[in-house]
Amino acid sequence: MTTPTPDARVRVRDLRKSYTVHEKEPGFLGSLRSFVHRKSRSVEAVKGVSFDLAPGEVVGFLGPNGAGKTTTLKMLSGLLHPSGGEVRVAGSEPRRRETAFLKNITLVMGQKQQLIWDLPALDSFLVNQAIYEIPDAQYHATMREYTEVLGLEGILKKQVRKLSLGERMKCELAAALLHRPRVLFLDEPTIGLDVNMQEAVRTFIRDYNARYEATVILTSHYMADVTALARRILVIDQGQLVFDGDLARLAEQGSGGKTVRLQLRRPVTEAQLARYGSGVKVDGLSAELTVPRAEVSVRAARLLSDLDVADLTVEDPPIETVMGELFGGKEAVRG
Ligand SMILES: Nc1ncnc2c1ncn2[C@@H]1O[C@H](COP(=O)(O)OP(=O)(O)OP(=O)(O)O)[C@@H](O)[C@H]1O
Repeated sequence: MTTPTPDARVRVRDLRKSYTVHEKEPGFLGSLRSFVHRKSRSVEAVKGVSFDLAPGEVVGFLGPNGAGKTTTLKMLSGLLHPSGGEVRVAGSEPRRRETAFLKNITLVMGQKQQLIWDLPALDSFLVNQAIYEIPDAQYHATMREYTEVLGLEGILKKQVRKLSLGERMKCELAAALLHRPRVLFLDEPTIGLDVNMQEAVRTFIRDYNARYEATVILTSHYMADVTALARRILVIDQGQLVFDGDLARLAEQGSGGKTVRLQLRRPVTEAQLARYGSGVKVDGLSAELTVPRAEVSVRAARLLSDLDVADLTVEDPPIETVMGELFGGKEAVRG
């Protein structure tokens, strides 16, 4: 049972969504057969999800492919009607798509573009200014701010189709946040971007969150996005929430133990280190290995007394390792 947060900006209770999928056998005969006997089945994509998000909270929404992340975000932004349950976002019911609600939210899907392809991004911005009824003074102030933070100078007047993926994504973000929404649904906002551009997008989201106390739900296959932005993590698997808590606590759920990193003064072999733990990697005078959680202090003490160690650190395993463990063989997240 989720305890209600009195000032929740996003409130989700027992949210459900089933899709009806029509099935057809392959080939012409298959088409003919399905024309006469239409076979369909129901896919339960989201099966009773509940959580509250406070103003200014940033959560990472993780799960393997097909877990129900996009379906949930689409219901929260009012693009899909839930099959059951309750959703309130900034005091509105998303499915009604009321103006007050639309002015409070934004949905950014890294795989879909919202800018008009054949026109310069600036034209799409003006369209958004009109749609969201943004006063001129606020529009110009926001444009100045975003142009500087995102480095949009010189690209706003280029046809969108001629922009690089990174340039386009920066414009997409600026357009999606032009009306200064208080709730951001970000579905893979950094997908396909190079490392520098991913970092630029992260910094922008972090600053926006701090400046406007925006609530952010973020899905990403890049763990660096999640670890840089979110302290709280929601994990969904097969349509159900299987974890809601601290990023640090999620790391502790991994059964694999802790990662011990060593800086050595004299070289050691992998075979020598294998006596102290598993997953040994040696690279010159640096080494790392995994030791069982309960044994960390004993094994660290042994390493320090047996070897010529210059530095030793103990860390939780990378979050992608934990997700891999949580989801077994299923593809969960890429690092
Ligand atoms: N329009 C649709 N019609 C039928 N089934 C759908 C539809 N959209 C999604 N599904 C199914 O619902 C389930 C959840 O899909 P969803 O896209 O929400 O997952 P996801 O967690 O966002 O996955 P990914 O990480 O791969 O984007 C999947 O089994 C998917 O096949």
